[in-house]
Amino acid sequence: MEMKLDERGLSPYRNFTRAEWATLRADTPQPLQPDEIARLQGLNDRLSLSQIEEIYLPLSRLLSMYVGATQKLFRAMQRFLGPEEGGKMPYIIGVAGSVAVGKSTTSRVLQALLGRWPNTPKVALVTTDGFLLPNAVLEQEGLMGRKGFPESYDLPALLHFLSDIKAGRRPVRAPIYSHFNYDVMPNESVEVDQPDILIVEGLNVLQTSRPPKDGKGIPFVSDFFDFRIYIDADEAILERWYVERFMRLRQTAFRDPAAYFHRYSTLSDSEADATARSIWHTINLANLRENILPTRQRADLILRKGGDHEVEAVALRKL
Ligand SMILES: Nc1ncnc2c1ncn2[C@@H]1O[C@H](COP(=O)(O)OP(=O)(O)O)[C@@H](O)[C@H]1O
Ligand SMILES: CC(C)(COP(=O)(O)O)[C@@H](O)C(=O)NCCC(=O)O
Repeated sequence: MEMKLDERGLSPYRNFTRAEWATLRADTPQPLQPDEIARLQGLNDRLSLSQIEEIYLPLSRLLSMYVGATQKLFRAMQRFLGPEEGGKMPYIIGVAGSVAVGKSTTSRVLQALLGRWPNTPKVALVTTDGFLLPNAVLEQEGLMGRKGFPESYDLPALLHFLSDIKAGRRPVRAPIYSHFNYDVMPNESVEVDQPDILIVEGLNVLQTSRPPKDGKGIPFVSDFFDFRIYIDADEAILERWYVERFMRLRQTAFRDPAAYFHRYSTLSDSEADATARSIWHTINLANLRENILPTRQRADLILRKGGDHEVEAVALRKL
């Protein structure tokens, strides 16, 4: 994993092999039952118990310590400002990385593990696809082939949402995206009601905003984050995972005539493979190279995955 800033080793990261990282679990117990692990798995069943124990338990221990320290600081500030300053400020964790790298799987594992710590029982999860512009707008603006690119999101709505959460407002609602409909759901939303931790997962969460037209600075999404995670894997591996997931969806969800991509279920295997690779190359790989990978160095923690989805190395930003 090459994360060094320069040849003199002035890297902002401390690098760990999987084995080194695993020892940092200390005596954290494994709190999940096998049926809970099964429920956490995404579309396939490859999430291993060793990955949970060696990668995610140490990470949940670290995050629990960080959250505890932040909660103490917040209480100190409340004491300083006086009794009127009530409210609760959720700790926000951003999870970034390519399409198909495993953001939603990782986020769900973290959600389950972090919810077991006494100081953070309530952990909410929001994905940024809910903040994509509706297909009708994307079509009008010629952006249907740019889904996931910065211009395909309603960035002000996402910033507004995060600002409401950080201000301790309750409840706050986030829009929902449906992969089945390939569109945002106009009349549906998810309620986020003052969680202890909010995990925000998406391609774009570490991106810096486009330069403001009026010269006034607008915040970055990640300004609202207390901790930033980037999940990393080589392009060829990501392409394989994307194609595998596409082929599985074709056998399952896309079979439903109501699915936006129902037509893919009627393609031959080789036609479907070619279609998946074409979408990967023209949209998701282009987006990875242009807009996602360049944000990796803004992460506090980088999880580097190998071809079998196992995290092989971890890099932690030194404070
Ligand atoms: N840790 C993991 N172990 C095994 N399979 C995984 C793991 N993480 C993701 N996957 C699989 O890889 C694919 C992409 O994962 P997903 O979490 O949906 O990615 P993303 O949210 O980044 O698009 C899915 O098919 C999922 O089941
Ligand atoms: C919906 C996505 C943009 C991911 O959005 P995110 O939750 O990361 O904001 C992506 O999964 C997607 O659909 N990309 C468009 C190309 C494709 O169909 O794969």
